[in-house]
Amino acid sequence: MQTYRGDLATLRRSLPPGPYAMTIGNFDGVHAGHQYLLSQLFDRARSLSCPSLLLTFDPHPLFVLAPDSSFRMIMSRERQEEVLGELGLEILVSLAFDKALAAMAAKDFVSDVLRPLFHPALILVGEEFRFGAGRLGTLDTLSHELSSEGTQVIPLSPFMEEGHRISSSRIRKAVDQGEIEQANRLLTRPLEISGPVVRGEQRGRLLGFPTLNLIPPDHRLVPPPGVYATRTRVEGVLHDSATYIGTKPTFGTHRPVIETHLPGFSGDLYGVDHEVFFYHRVRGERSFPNVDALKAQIASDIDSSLRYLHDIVFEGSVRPL
Ligand SMILES: Cc1cc2nc3c(=O)[nH]c(=O)nc-3n(C[C@H](O)[C@H](O)[C@H](O)COP(=O)(O)O)c2cc1C
Ligand SMILES: Nc1ncnc2c1ncn2[C@@H]1O[C@H](COP(=O)(O)OP(=O)(O)O)[C@@H](O)[C@H]1O
Repeated sequence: MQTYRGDLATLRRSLPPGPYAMTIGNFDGVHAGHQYLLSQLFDRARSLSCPSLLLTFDPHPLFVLAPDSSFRMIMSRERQEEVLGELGLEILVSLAFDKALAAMAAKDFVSDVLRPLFHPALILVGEEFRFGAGRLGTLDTLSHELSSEGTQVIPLSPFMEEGHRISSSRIRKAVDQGEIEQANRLLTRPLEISGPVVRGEQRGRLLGFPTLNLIPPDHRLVPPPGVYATRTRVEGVLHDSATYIGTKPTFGTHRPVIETHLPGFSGDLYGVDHEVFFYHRVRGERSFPNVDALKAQIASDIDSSLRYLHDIVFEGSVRPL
């Protein structure tokens, strides 16, 4: 996959002129619905002998249009790019999104951006697709403005699961409710959060359960406080693990952390990158009256997590990793 990123001027210089078979959107999570749309796009791109292209925006338009909202991304940009490449997308275009682009009328977006930059042979988007200032542009706008180019504008009806549309907001809601299995099923892969191991208060090893501490990335969707059955990749090895998310109320107020214990592992991992894959919520966060009570609970949490991971069944298309 080739990635082109930047503002309009940069893309005008760098992106080969097309024509392309394209889609447009944020594709946060690259969930089952996105994957269905992409597979349709790839089929059509092949029959038109055009490269498949996804036009996406960075940052996510909501960060520009509603900067005060508590909107959180399901997936990091880096991981999104990897997954899109693995699925077979040929060209990813990440257009810098700013207030000027947000204010562009739908018609102008077609005539100044879509037509000259991509010469689209085909645009495939969900039937509810809206674009341009005030979200006033529709599929009809696309068809009308691009009719002279002979562009095929194709609406796709939403991909359903259990009678409901699969959507990024449905996945966010499932995660917020601790329904990790449901989120993973819609994503077709485990929810993941990664980052470097940072130093904590060095208390974990005294408790007998050292933990890899991860600072939650800004604007990222994080499951609610509690304990989770997870798998953790560190230095290329995947470990079954137990992860605590919270503010450690037993020890006073702390800023939220994501802490993972790898049973049976020993070694120094400060500064090393690690990826935590979430499978199941074991329990909620609690404050314990003393350290012994917390230790007993952590031992039982680790047991529950390992048992869950051992019994995990291959469900639908959720890869157990
Ligand atoms: C599986 C697991 C469950 C935990 N559950 C709780 C909890 O419910 N309440 C709490 O205050 N701390 C909980 N902890 C966090 C410990 O308080 C934390 O690991 C310890 O304070 C070490 O902190 P440090 O990494 O800064 O040294 C849990 C830790 C683990 C590994
Ligand atoms: N089994 C293990 N699981 C997690 N971390 C471990 C393990 N064994 C050793 N470590 C190391 O111990 C560190 C955590 O120890 P801990 O006392 O909890 O310190 P901190 O408060 O800095 O997290 C980790 O960052 C890692 O380098």
